[in-house]
Amino acid sequence: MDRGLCRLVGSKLCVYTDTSFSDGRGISLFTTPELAEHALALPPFQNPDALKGINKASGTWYTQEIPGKGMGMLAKRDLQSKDRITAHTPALLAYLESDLSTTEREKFFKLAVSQLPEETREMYLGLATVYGLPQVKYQDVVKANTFQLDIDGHNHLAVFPETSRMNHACAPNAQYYLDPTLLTHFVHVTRPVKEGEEITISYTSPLDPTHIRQQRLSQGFHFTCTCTRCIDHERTDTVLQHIQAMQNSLNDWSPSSTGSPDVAEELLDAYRQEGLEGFMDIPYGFAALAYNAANDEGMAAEYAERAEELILLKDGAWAPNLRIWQELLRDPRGHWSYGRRMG
Ligand SMILES: C[S@@+](CC[C@H](N)C(=O)[O-])C[C@H]1O[C@@H](n2cnc3c(N)ncnc32)[C@H](O)[C@@H]1O
Repeated sequence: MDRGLCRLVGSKLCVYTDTSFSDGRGISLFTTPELAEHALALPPFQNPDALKGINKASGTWYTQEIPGKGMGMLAKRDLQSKDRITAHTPALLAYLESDLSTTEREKFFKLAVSQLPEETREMYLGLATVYGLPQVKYQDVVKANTFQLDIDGHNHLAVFPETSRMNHACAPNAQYYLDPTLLTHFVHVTRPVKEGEEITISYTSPLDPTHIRQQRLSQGFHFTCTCTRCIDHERTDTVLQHIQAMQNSLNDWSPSSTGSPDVAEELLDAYRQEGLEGFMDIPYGFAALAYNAANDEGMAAEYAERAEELILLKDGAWAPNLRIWQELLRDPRGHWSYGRRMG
């Protein structure tokens, strides 16, 4: 970290740039001195091997103009579920504040980006914007491409230039998570993808009703989604209501509950038919419990394993809900759900 590049912002926030970070990719942080110190103590700054395999070309994708969507990311070859697509650190990490004026914030974002190595800076400046106004270009890139990354319990806006080329779909074929210890954004495919097919993630919950998804995409990213789930919104919303009803029934542990392995299998089918493979930790979990409640510990373990696998792709290895399925897998018969619906 080149302390010579530190500039004080008021009394609270600083711009820090490390041009040698990750073999010269570089990284800029706009944050408090304390949080910058915390980030500096993380493995990517301390151990040269921590980012092994990260920020490397995976050979799985290329970018291309997609009609009506700007640039997009496409599969370079056929991909299997769980294949890794990208793993990258951010070019810019900025403390999520609302105290600065737009003009002040722009000045510091510009400083942070201009201090990056040329290749990384050019990638940042080539990214999509929402408003297209040159006077707020640096914030505009953040607006169109931001993810949130936690540093010591504080939300930071993070721009990952390569990953930013992934467009949104309400039935995405990829899922992402952020690793706050490695400061890395990981993306994996969640169903088979054909060579030349677009790789997509969801910018909003695909389980929300269509008008809510549309509202979030339009307010957050200024586009109208034209995927089949949005076009066919009446059918989609009816399926979503049915999904909710099945989940309510599986979640009901009273003696009159209609939850059963059959309902769980129907729920799994509904997720698959909607193209929601990347969100199936929920129905896999319900299926694990429903089978265990029917004394079928074999099927319960199979679904608990699938729930675990998907949580790893969707939330990462530290996700608190991983423990729920690990607990069931350790001892299905000793689990609270075992035999619970056997009367
Ligand atoms: C993170 S960028 C994705 C890559 C972008 N298309 C590009 O050219 O770099 C987000 C922007 O892409 C566009 N976009 C993403 N998904 C879209 C979709 N499903 N339909 C239309 N535009 C989309 C919107 O303009 C959005 O603000």
